[in-house]
Amino acid sequence: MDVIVTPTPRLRGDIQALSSKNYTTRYLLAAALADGTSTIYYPAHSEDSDAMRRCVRDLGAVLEEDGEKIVITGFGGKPKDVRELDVGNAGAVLRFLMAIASLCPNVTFVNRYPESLGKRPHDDLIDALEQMGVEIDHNGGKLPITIRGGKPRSGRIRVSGSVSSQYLSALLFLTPLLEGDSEIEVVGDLKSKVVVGQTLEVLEQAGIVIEASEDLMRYRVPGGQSYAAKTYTVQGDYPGSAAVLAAAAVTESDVTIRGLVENSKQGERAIIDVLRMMEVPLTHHNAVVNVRGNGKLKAVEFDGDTATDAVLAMVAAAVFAEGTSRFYNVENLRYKECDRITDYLNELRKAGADVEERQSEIIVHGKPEGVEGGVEIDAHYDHRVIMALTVVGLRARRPIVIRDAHHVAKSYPIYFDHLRALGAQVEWVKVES
Ligand SMILES: O=C(O)C1=C[C@@H](OP(=O)(O)O)[C@@H](O)[C@H](O)C1
Ligand SMILES: C=C(OP(=O)(O)O)C(=O)O
Repeated sequence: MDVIVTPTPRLRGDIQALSSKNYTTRYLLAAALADGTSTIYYPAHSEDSDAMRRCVRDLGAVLEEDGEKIVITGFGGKPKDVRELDVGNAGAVLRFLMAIASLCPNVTFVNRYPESLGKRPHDDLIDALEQMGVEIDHNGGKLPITIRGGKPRSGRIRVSGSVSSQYLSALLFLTPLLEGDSEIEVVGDLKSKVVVGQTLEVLEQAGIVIEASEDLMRYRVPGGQSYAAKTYTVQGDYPGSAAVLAAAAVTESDVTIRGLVENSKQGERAIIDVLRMMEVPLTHHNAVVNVRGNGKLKAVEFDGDTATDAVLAMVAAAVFAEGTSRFYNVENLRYKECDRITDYLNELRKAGADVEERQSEIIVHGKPEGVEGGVEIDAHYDHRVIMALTVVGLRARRPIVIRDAHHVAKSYPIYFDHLRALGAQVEWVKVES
């Protein structure tokens, strides 16, 4: 399905933030790894969170769901001997479950998105699991991947974090279940470090004890632990909301989003600070954000690694700012659903934006006068590209068509419903090919 985004000068209204994808995947996993029954209130509904639901069920968890909660009876440290898992296009779900699959004798992760997840690298996690005695068949570090585990060894594990934090998070979920103690050392750099804070928070809530160094580069994980069955409540999602907030920032608006707690460990809460730096009028109290955009924005300089999944939305806002913005330390955007530097900037240029790329930077020469639009955009299988290009389309001179916009459902299936509720002219159309 495609979406036509028609320029919309004004947005008004009040929406509830969707539930956090990253907390939902983590709580589902922690609940599945527990002996006993856990409850998760307000879990996210999206392709990625559904992928985690499907896989933990395949691994032996029992899930019952109603409109507000999931009740999960876990399989403890003993997943079922499953032969195949399908994670869809979900990177975090794949990496976390590659680690857990090493408790099983023989599991193959299939390659359902060869043009997206199928191109993403997993070598650093493969290397770490091999240090633990797990045998792995893979296609040059990529899917399909077969894990032949059983009894992974504890002890000293070195893992690189220079491509993704998800490899480290995966090991942090696995190692407490091993017989002996583990010491994990992160070598090289650790990208998206803030997300590891979310992993540690969830593990602590699940009763798992881990000693982490202050810089998050070293961990002591006692073995023989078990995950406790708990009740969890999922907070609102900053990465998805960042796109809606950017849309409000580039239009004349009075937009309220509820359910975004101020003290969240999601790095993408920085969207609030970045929009403030851009002089967008907004308030944030008691988990309610209100943006009263006047269409005027100032350029910013920002370390994008602190808010990885909100950078594309920030860049979309910067397209209309006065001056030149720079988003630095963002190289790992290249290893996401698409190359979120080269591919994304190509689509922005098509729409009329003036952008430049470096290996680890995005530079935006703002155009307060707006961009031309009137083009077809390729989604590159990437929900965040779709959301960000929609923001640009709202302030273009002519409508844009986003091809294959249904991939927005990876994290935010109701994105266009939310925008429509705020008055945006966005419309689904059937593909003619
Ligand atoms: O751990 C997680 O749930 C995630 C970590 C981040 O990935 P990287 O660590 O690869 O940057 C983030 O971009 C992704 O959406 C979710
Ligand atoms: C990169 C993302 O997710 P993942 O790595 O889990 O596929 C994302 O949600 O933007």
